[in-house]
Amino acid sequence: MTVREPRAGSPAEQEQAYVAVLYQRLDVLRAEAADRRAEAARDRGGTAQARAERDAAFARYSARLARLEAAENGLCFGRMDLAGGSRLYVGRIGLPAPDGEGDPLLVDWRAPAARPFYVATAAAPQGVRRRRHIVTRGRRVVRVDDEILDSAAAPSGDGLAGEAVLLAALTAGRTGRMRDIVATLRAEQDAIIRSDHQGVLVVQGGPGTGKTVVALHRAAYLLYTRPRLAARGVLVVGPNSTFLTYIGQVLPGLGETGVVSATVADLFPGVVADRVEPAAAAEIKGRAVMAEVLAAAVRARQAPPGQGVSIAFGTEVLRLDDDARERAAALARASSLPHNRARALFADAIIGHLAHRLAEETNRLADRLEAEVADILAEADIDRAVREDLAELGGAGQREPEEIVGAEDVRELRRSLAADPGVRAALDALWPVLTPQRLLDELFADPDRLAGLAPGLSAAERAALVRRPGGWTAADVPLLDEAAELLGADDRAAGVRAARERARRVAYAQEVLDIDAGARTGGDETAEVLTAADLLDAGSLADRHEEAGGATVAERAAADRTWAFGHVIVDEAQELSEMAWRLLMRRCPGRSMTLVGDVAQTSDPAGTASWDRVLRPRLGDRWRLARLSVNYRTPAEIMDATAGLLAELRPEQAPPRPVREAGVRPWRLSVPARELPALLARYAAAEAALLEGGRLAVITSDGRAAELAAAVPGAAAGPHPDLTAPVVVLGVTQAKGLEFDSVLVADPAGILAASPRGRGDLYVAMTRATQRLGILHPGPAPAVLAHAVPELGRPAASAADSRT
Ligand SMILES: Nc1ncnc2c1ncn2[C@@H]1O[C@H](COP(=O)(O)OP(=O)(O)OP(=O)(O)O)[C@@H](O)[C@H]1O
Repeated sequence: MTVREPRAGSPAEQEQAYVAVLYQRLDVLRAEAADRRAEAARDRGGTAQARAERDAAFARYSARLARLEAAENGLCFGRMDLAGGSRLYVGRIGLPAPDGEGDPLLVDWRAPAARPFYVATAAAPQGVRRRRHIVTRGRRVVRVDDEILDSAAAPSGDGLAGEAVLLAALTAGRTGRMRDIVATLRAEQDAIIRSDHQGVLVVQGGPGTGKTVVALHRAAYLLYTRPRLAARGVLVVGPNSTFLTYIGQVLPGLGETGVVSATVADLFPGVVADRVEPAAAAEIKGRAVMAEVLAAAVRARQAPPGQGVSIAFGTEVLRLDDDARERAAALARASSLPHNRARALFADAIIGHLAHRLAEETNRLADRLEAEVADILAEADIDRAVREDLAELGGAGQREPEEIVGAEDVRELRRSLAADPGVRAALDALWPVLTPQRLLDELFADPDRLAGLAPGLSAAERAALVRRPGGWTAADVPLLDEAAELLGADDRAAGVRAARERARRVAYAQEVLDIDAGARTGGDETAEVLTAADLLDAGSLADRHEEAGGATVAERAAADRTWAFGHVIVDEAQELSEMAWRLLMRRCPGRSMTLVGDVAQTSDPAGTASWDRVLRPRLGDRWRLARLSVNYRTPAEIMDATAGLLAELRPEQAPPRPVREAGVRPWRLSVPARELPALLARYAAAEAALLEGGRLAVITSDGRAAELAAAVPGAAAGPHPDLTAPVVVLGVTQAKGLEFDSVLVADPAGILAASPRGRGDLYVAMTRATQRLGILHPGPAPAVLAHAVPELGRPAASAADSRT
């Protein structure tokens, strides 16, 4: 695309000169950061401390460079002319003056000084006389847009209204990737982003009100203003992987990398939740009662009656009575340690009991022997000297029974018992070391066990949970996490894992050294070139990487189930089940969270229709609710078409106010059921042709997505669809949080029927469009659409007929 030169002497041309200075400064800073990073890479530092400092410097300059690179597009987007006569330029990052003194060349959008750019109004100008939006393409200024906030200031600019930059952003063709909005943030959004609330902040807003984009900008703001947060990282939780791909560019684009993006299903390291299960089973697994079921399942594995009554010890068989078993279990439970860690207490108590029992028996035996010997001696006339010898060996009346098997003997007995395979097997049966996976597999595979442990569920509900082991579903992940908490770490397993992990790191380090040596010597082993391999062996390289925190915060956090994040952002938070909430609260013990969602869009049967219901039990009233009320995505015509649906869903909720009209009315068309695929292909082609490079989505029920995708030639589809493709076919669950220039909803009745929350799903599907919406319904229209959306005149009419 060619870029028109601004008019000579125009405000755009004046700004071009300043913007060029900013880019020069950016280039200088980048070159400096690159030099320092290269210097750190070259430095071979001798002591461990020097190496650690070198690695830290390398990481610091890499991060700085990434930040400076990310600022390339739209480096500067605003200017404020202040009442005192000074000016402040606002941009994606701050650029200090070259001498380090005086006013900065550019103020970071997150700095307090930049705030008036977003919130100043004519009524409350906050010391700003003029706000100038500077629109750039590449490094060229293509337009400026002025708003005069102080009537004393002379009008200026190229005549565009103050909202023009926002409207241009809103109507621009979609790309399949979410963009940042630093240049056009609105005051109500800015207030949420900069909220100084330290605890849980809930952002409720209808479709398209900017909840997602605001949450992401809040993450960037918090990382900027609370540098310590970066050390713990920020977790962004989204509803599915398609959504995470869609938003994946926003934070890196703002120069922020200390962020882990994940679905709840990704949050149990080592488990890939790709098993599919009926929605009914997932809903049951999401209920809070499952925490009780799991606690009962763990308890049932602790010294169950009937286990370990007879314990093989060498050639003997020891009997363990119920009382001793119960006492040991009570002692272990009273510690409140998780199951696997409490096992040591239980085992110790059992072994102690057995050792004492053995000692007592030995002593009793010795007593008996002694008595028998005494009787014999009394009866027989044995020589006095023999009697004295016997007495020395422990004769009658000389010692207490304990002295025969003394304290040291008991200790030795305990050691023998603890090492004995028979005793160990009995302890394993009595109090097994359990993994979360084993606990769940054994629970769900056994209807009788389930019946005993989940009396609160109906027989039908329990039957829905029964399944064979083999893979995990998304709804299993919070249960695995809950089980992991109840069980505690199994140190032995952790030790094996750590050893395996170190072996992996060493193997990798060896590969690095081999490649390095090969690269430097060109494969010539005799070449006189010093390589890293000459200085380090693979083991120390692996350790050094670990020591220096070679992994980023995000990598370490993602690999550690028990990582406590500094802040957690949850998008589409209304979809989370009770069990998922429990998992997330554990990930954020500091309870610094931003939760965004819309309780009218809930589609997951395990999700919630009330923030209060979810949060009060966990936080009391220690959470704050903020609302977003303006719809930036969906034009007025489409919002009108969804009014009936919203009224049925949430009668008390006012629809978000659209900022614009698209000039195109949504349409619907009744089609014969059998012809839906063919007609859909035809209408999709017609819509795509109208978009001139924009994006079209066909949205249908999850169950029909594959079938209808096959009918639309060239459409992206499947579990990880390419959202940048011109046409994509999605199940409604996948479409959550996304947006497209045009949307075709196929088979709305199917969406309504597929789930108890079908109306919420249809509302989601219809509100994904930024410009155009068409609906193809087999047979008559669902009642909620019949009057709300006008029907196209002719079944095979061109989509272009829908223009008003
Ligand atoms: N201030 C703004 N400037 C420019 N674009 C904006 C602004 N606010 C929101 N938008 C745009 O509006 C669209 C909707 O935003 P977003 O997806 O964050 O809404 P949402 O509330 O999460 O929607 P939903 O709940 O329907 O998924 C996005 O394209 C976003 O970039």
